[in-house]
Amino acid sequence: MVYNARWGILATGGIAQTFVRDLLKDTHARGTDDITHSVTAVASSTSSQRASEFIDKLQIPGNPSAYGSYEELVTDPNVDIIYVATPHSHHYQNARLALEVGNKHVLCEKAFTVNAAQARTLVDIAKRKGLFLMEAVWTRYFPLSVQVRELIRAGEIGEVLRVLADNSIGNASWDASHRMVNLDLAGGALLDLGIYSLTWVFQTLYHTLPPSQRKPPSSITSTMFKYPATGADEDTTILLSFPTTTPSNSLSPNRTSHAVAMAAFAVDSNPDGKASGRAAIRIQGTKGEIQVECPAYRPERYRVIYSSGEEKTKEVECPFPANGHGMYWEADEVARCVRDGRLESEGMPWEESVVIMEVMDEVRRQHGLVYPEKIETTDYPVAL
Ligand SMILES: NC(=O)C1=CN([C@@H]2O[C@H](COP(=O)(O)OP(=O)(O)OC[C@H]3O[C@@H](n4cnc5c(N)ncnc54)[C@H](OP(=O)(O)O)[C@@H]3O)[C@@H](O)[C@H]2O)C=CC1
Ligand SMILES: O=C1OC[C@@H](O)[C@H](O)[C@H]1O
Repeated sequence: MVYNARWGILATGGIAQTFVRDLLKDTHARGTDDITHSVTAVASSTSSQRASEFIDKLQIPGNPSAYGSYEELVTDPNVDIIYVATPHSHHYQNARLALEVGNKHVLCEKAFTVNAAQARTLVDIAKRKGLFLMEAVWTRYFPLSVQVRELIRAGEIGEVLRVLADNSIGNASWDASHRMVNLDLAGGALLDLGIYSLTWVFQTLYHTLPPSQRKPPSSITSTMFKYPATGADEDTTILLSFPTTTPSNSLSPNRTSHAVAMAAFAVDSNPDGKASGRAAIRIQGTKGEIQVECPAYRPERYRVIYSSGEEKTKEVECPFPANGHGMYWEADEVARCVRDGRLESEGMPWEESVVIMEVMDEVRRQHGLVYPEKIETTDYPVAL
């Protein structure tokens, strides 16, 4: 039987539009036959008129409800899953509203929360209430990411000893009030862009291990430059050590694998915008290397280069069906989890979201980067 997931969209900004466009794509175009999606309600904190305009602009079928408050959305009985698409600062309060007041399943945009304490609190609530909760790290659900993880697990490039991951966008001319650099909205490169670099580090050096063998990084060091107008981080580079991915074959029992996760506004991973050939991610093993092309958040191609020189380099293209953005794969995963009564997704487990938030907490601690108390707090409800 086909399961229809009924979504409520919380906020009407840029990514909410992109997500809904993907939800409305024909599922069959990507080979999804067991799931359909419908948008049954949209809410804007600005006005119900803004929600109506969003519905009209995207031509959402089925006459969805348009609300002028998030409270009305989360208590709508025709909604199963809330998609939280507000700035980072608001994720904790908004996701908690959906879980606690609305008893709704939640897909919450990245970065999951502002800090690990908030992430742990949300997880505890979801667990206690038997509700699904996931950080919307869409890139993990691309067929490309699934293939790369499988190649690593299968030992295709041997023991992975080093990962270099860069997600830098070449735009540092934000107005001080913009969510990208505004401390009141938990702006900055680390939470906005660095989450993708860390995603690549974690999905290659951590997630590829069986859950019982996953260990948080044994060391975290970092450098940071702050955006002069606001003090948010503009350029952050993190150096991490992990236990090796295949300990049984390890070159030496105490060996560590190293990773560099970079995120910057002012420089660009791909300065002339020509993706082909430009590696955003380099996953280096004892038998070869996997290079994933720019941009780190939405790569379309990767290659496997073998050290022996005997095997020819494999070039792999992973297009986005139906001219989509690629957010539909995570939406399908959420729908399947909800249908099957699973509270978390194997691809982005709660524990891993929390460990990654802990890394970001540590990086911020190293550079005294603190957001306003009202958005760092685990108190609820707090008016933002
Ligand atoms: N997965 C991905 O590829 C991407 C994810 N993102 C993530 O999505 C989230 C939103 O980003 P984006 O859509 O670009 O942001 P926008 O600024 O375009 O939209 C954010 C929306 O949040 C709502 N909002 C509520 N309170 C506030 C407030 N105080 N200030 C600003 N907006 C507020 C508004 O909607 P309303 O008035 O309707 O309530 C606003 O339109 C972020 O967490 C970001 O990291 C962003 C881009 C890409
Ligand atoms: O999630 C994102 O991916 C694309 C980036 O351009 C954007 O800033 C970020 O929020």
